[in-house]
Amino acid sequence: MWRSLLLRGTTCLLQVAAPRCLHQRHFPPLSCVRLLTQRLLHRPPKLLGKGYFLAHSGTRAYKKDAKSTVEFPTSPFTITDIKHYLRSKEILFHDGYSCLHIPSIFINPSARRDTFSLFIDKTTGQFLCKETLVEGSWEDLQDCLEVMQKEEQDFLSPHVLLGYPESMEEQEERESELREVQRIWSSSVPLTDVPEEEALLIKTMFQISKVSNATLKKFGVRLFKPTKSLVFPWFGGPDSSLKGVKLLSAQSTDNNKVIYNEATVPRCNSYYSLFGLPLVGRLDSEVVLTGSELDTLAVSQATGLPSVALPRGDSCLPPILLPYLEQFKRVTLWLGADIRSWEASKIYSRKLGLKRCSLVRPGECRPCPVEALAKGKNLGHIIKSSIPAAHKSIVSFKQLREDVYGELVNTEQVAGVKWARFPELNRILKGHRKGELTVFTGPTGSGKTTFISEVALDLCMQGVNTLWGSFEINNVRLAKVMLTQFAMQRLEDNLEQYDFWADKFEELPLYFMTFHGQQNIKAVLDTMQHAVYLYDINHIIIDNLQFMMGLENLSVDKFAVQDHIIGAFRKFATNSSCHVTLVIHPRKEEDDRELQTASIFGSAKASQEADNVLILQEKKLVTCPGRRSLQVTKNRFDGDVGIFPLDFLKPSLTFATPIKGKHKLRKVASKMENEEGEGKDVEIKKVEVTKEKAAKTAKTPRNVNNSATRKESVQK
Ligand SMILES: Nc1ncnc2c1ncn2[C@@H]1O[C@H](COP(=O)(O)OP(=O)(O)OP(=O)(O)O)[C@@H](O)[C@H]1O
Repeated sequence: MWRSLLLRGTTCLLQVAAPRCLHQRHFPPLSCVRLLTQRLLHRPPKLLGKGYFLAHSGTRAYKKDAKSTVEFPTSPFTITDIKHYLRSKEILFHDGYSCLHIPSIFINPSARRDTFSLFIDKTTGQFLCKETLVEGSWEDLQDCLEVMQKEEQDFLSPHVLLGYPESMEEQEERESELREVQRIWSSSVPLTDVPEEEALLIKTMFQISKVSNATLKKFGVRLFKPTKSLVFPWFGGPDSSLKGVKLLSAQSTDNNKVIYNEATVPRCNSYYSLFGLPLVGRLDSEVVLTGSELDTLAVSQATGLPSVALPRGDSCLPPILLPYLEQFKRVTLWLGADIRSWEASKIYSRKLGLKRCSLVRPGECRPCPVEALAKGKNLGHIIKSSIPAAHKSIVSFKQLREDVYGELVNTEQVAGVKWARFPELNRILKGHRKGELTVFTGPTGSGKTTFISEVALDLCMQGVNTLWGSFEINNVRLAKVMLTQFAMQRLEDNLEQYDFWADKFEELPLYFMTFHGQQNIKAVLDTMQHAVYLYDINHIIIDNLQFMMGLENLSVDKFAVQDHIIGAFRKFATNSSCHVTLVIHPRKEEDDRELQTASIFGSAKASQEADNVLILQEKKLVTCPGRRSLQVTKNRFDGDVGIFPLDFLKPSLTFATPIKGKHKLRKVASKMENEEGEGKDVEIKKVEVTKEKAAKTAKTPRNVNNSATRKESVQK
């Protein structure tokens, strides 16, 4: 059911940056495949709304067409439909773990090296020919098959598709990236060629002293001397050419821990390397999937087992990599040593097919592979004792025992990701956890979108894969707010900095649904499900429920409809291990009354289903915007509730907790400039210092001195 649901929502997502079609760099964008096939077939495009075409084809025009609103496809398909279609065309297929395998239609049958080299993702219908690297949607594939049949051909040459070049800009970008890859690769040296003393230092720095030169050589690890970074190559494609590089640097901290930093060329959202893959034999049936290149070195050396590393560790498993893992009957996931990697391995095993997966549970005696090697542990034994991912619906405490222990010893990690900008939220909620439902409300126009945007951005900047469903304001406006919050300044006044911040912003794992206004809940849920599958989304924000439902126009029982939808989101959050934040307007309250949990529009269902209830409180003032506070009225995790004040910084659209004591009413003297010696004129006034004023003061040290002088003089 999970799969059939996913098959539907393919077209309603935008990423903040256009994910580039990596595999088919030498081929046209998929829209061109469709154009070609449609042209050949002389028939009008099916299913194509304006935006659908772009989004469906996967990628390239997003940057320029960020505003495109994409309609939900009208004819969703299931895996049964795909199989039925293939049978109707008399195409043989092999039913794999995550994909169906068919003979590639892009290779002359007489030249096929592998009989079943075209993979169709069972969940999305997306296809990839591993030999030619042509990829596309299920519809693209259908079109190609129709063309072949109509023209009575055995295969389609991928070169025919080359008639549709990339844009100049894309071509230049691709070429400059490739030059950069080559430059880094050629100016780095094999780590094994580095003089022994220097190599030892490097190995110590990266904590890989036990990794042998033979292993480093086998995997082609190099050293980029200018930054003392290790260089891991990405070889791919039919010619196993160098497609990219990952640079890893290491820095030791005071407490003897090592912090690793990595950078990739091309950038991470199009870096699809499975490090170690070229060393896997065609007949290998077992693999250990790790979260880092160093871990793969360790596993390979210690066990001799085939091992590959995911390009972005435990943050995502892009489905485009699944065809490369189809050959394995057994996949052991050993992604790291913390709760986050453990949770990720459980989620990935669903994509890979539960039955063939087993998971290494993190624990004291099971650190990450490279650490296990350094500590002289038996890695083979750890892998053998991994636990099957497929679990029964009924379990005993014996099976839960280790999970419970894990939660007890890792309380900080279990509490979730901490906010960097909202320490008070950490204090009350402890963190942001997967699988929870947060309901957020606040008076109309009080800043709900602005606040929740920053809260979500904060998490996204820490690697929480985020999907926005903004039904009220369009994505361009929302992205503008977020970019301003990201840059923490008014970019309108600093346009020369736009590209700098936009480039950094593009790197965030941030996606937007292209819905706007009233939407069918099923379409929204399908899209969410699809996004979770494609991008391993951990946090979805629905802003806001009333707009999504189009409540104004509802003639039936609004409350019943809302309850049904809230129930569906609750179920989704739990089943998909994805945090859902629902913005819900309050019912109409008297202006001067504070909101409460019961003020949330609708029945009590919202607050009952929610794990967390957050209220943006606004204290109404007649002359200026009222002061805002954030109140947590429900916290299912540990029950702590509370309220804290928020200061709004208009230029950066950010909120901050005021520095302690700053909000207290303070006595200052007026006419301070000439107060000395004129004590009789001194008049005592109450002044509330705003954050903006405080910020200005902080910027001009002279003022600070002045205020100090003032204080002194008042005290005198
Ligand atoms: N604390 C604040 N003080 C003053 N202005 C604010 C504050 N927070 C947000 N704003 C501004 O108020 C406007 C409305 O903000 P926003 O759209 O976030 O409110 P909202 O509560 O989501 O609105 P709605 O009820 O229509 O959904 C924006 O221009 C925003 O910059």
